Amino acid sequence: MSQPIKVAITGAAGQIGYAMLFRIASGGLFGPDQPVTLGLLEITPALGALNGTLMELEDCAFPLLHGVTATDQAEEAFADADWVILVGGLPRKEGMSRADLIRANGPIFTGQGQAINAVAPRARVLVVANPCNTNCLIARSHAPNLPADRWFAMTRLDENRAKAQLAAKAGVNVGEVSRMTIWGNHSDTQYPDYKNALISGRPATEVIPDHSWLAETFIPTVAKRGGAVIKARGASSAASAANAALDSVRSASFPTKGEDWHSVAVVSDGNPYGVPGGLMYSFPIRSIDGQAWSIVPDLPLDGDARSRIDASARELEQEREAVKDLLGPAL
Ligand SMILES: NC(=O)C1=CN([C@@H]2O[C@H](COP(=O)(O)OP(=O)(O)OC[C@H]3O[C@@H](n4cnc5c(N)ncnc54)[C@H](O)[C@@H]3O)[C@@H](O)[C@H]2O)C=CC1
Ligand SMILES: O=C([O-])CC(=O)C(=O)O
Repeated sequence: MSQPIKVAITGAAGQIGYAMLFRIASGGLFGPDQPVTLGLLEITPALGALNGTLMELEDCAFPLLHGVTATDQAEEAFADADWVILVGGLPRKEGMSRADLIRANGPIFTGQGQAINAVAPRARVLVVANPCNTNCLIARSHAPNLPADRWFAMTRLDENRAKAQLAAKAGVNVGEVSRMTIWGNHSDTQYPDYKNALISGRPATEVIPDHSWLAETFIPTVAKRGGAVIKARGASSAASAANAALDSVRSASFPTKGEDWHSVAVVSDGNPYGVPGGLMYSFPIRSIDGQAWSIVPDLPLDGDARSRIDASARELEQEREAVKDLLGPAL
């Protein structure tokens, strides 16, 4: 059996944490032959609730779970982690935008970025807590020891939502939808790019001839789905967010199969789509060998796509401006 992979998770007593831990510990992330250890971080008042979750993890008797640390000290939770999943932070309530969380959640990521920098030299980091692109930017800016290609912010839930909507409209299984790009910010300005998506190997725009549905219903349905879930359940998406976090880590950890790609926000260097350098921006990504990745180049983008892509970049520049006092030296 191979060495355990260590996954550190913040906000572990929260609703996404609860939906995620048991799947990771049972082998649902890295497969049935790969042991894992968990480093769980919570704020001090939530340690009691986290202890209850630990009791339940123990009671599951997962053979692949080779150790758990639960703590309110970031350096202890993150020590030697292979993956750090930053979930801890406030969720939004009905009527708020994700950017409204920026001043409440942003400061969390200064100290957590520093802790990763100090104790987790080989870590890759996925930020889930909102606004996730800009929280990731903050954490990265405090971690000069970690290369830029180790930082990810989660837009996979948007990708999965987009695939589900296209599959339902086309009347096919969701597994038939591929090449689904979410461009930009995990916010209402994201661009779910149906024009480059495939359904059963054919352009989605051929399989779904109702182009006004694609432009006028599909895009806002995907972009506003998080808000719709909050309205319906009175709390933000949890199981689907945990599922998307696992999908994101898995896609980064194994080579991409065939001609497909996945969506995740990575650091832009300006190429190949002219998105301003330094922003955490969601692109079509292919994993090369389970470590390195590349942005899929040369996708055709018409004028409408281009203006949506630029608008989301402008929003991320505004978010960066709103947290400039929180940014560290590593950008
Ligand atoms: N990127 C995405 O697609 C999605 C992002 N989210 C975001 O994920 C975050 C978590 O959501 P939920 O689990 O539903 O919230 P929750 O409120 O159920 O849990 C959050 C947990 O984080 C903990 N926490 C707060 N500050 C912390 C800190 N400094 N260090 C460690 N833990 C800390 C809290 O004690 C709480 O247990 C929210 O910001 C939410 O908006 C939610 C769904 C999808
Ligand atoms: O909408 C929210 O606030 C939670 C979230 O990010 C999502 O469900 O996509």
